Amino acid sequence: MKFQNINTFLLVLAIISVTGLIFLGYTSTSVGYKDKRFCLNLTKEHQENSKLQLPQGISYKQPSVVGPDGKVIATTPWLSPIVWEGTFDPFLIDTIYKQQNITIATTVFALGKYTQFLKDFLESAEQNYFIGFRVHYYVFTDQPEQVPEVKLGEERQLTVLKVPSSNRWQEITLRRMEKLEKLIESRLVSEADYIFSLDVDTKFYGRWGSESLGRLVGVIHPGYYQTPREQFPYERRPESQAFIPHAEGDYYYGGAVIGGLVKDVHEAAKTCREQLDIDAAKSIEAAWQEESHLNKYFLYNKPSKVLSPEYLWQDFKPHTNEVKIIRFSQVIKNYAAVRPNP
Ligand SMILES: CC(=O)N[C@H]1[C@@H](OP(=O)(O)OP(=O)(O)OC[C@H]2O[C@@H](n3ccc(=O)[nH]c3=O)[C@H](O)[C@@H]2O)O[C@H](CO)[C@H](O)[C@@H]1O
Ligand SMILES: [Mn+2]
Repeated sequence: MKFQNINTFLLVLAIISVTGLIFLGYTSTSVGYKDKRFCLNLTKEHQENSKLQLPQGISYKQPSVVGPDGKVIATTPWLSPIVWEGTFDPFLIDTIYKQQNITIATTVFALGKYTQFLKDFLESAEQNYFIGFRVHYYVFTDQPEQVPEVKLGEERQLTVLKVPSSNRWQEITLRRMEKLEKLIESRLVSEADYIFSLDVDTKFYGRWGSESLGRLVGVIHPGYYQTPREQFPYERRPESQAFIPHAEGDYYYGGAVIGGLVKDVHEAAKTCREQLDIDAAKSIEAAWQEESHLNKYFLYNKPSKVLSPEYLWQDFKPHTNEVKIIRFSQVIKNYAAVRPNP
């Protein structure tokens, strides 16, 4: 009887313990599950907002820009959009971005004879570039008196910033990174949300709007979108900080366009400037100056949005089937006549 009582007691105790353990197990797994979901949410958000970094030396297939069927490809293999006509609704996307009340800073450099390109650049931008948005142009020049009077639309303004002249075009173009870095630090952190830095020897021929906005934005150079990457004009000397081995590369990005959130463009410009400085200290100048360093940066820090060659064409280049609309294009220039040196 006594034993029986003890047995019953032990049995009840055992049942209570097992139930308790099951309950604990259940609650802890459910807590664990919730935690995991929480982590999952965090990770997703984190991924969307954070850098898309790739370690060096990873091998993978070169992504295509145009498929074997001749159709354009609208995503990168790391799932960033490649912006082509037909992949977005201009009205819808502008309406969404207009809610955000954003300012788009746009830097452009016009030194020496390149001031002659400002008029067409600005006038065509006023017809096509971020129409209906707050745009602030920052014109860097060595001759402020040469900046033309262009009638700007509502909520659009222009600031002229004087910089020293240079007698080497290579120096002018590569120094843009440092100027961009410093302008962001001194002003743009508080004056803008997004920034684009654009070549001035260009014209807008079609809409360039909020579809181009993203955390970090690059443009596919019109001259190389069907070129095997081993033939890209990347910097190939290992001594340069811009060096990219033949087996690596996604796209050949044009130096004429760099854009994105102020913070992310700052990081890109600062890194390129630092790499340019290291090269300069060793008396090395990359094959295509800051464009080479930008290509290296974009290879290991993937853009979150890639603009198709619609956003960077060349006037002398014949139209092709895949490019349905030319939005921004390099004008034909007589290099010997406009550059300070060969
Ligand atoms: C289409 C494209 O991707 N172009 C790139 C390409 O050649 P580009 O032939 O387009 O270079 P470029 O002569 O247009 O120079 C780039 C920019 O620097 C400025 N500038 C240049 C010279 C001068 O005397 N005054 C002046 O203001 C101006 O803003 C010009 O748009 O390679 C350059 C670096 O080598 C830049 O990366 C360019 O962006
Ligand atoms: Mn140019």
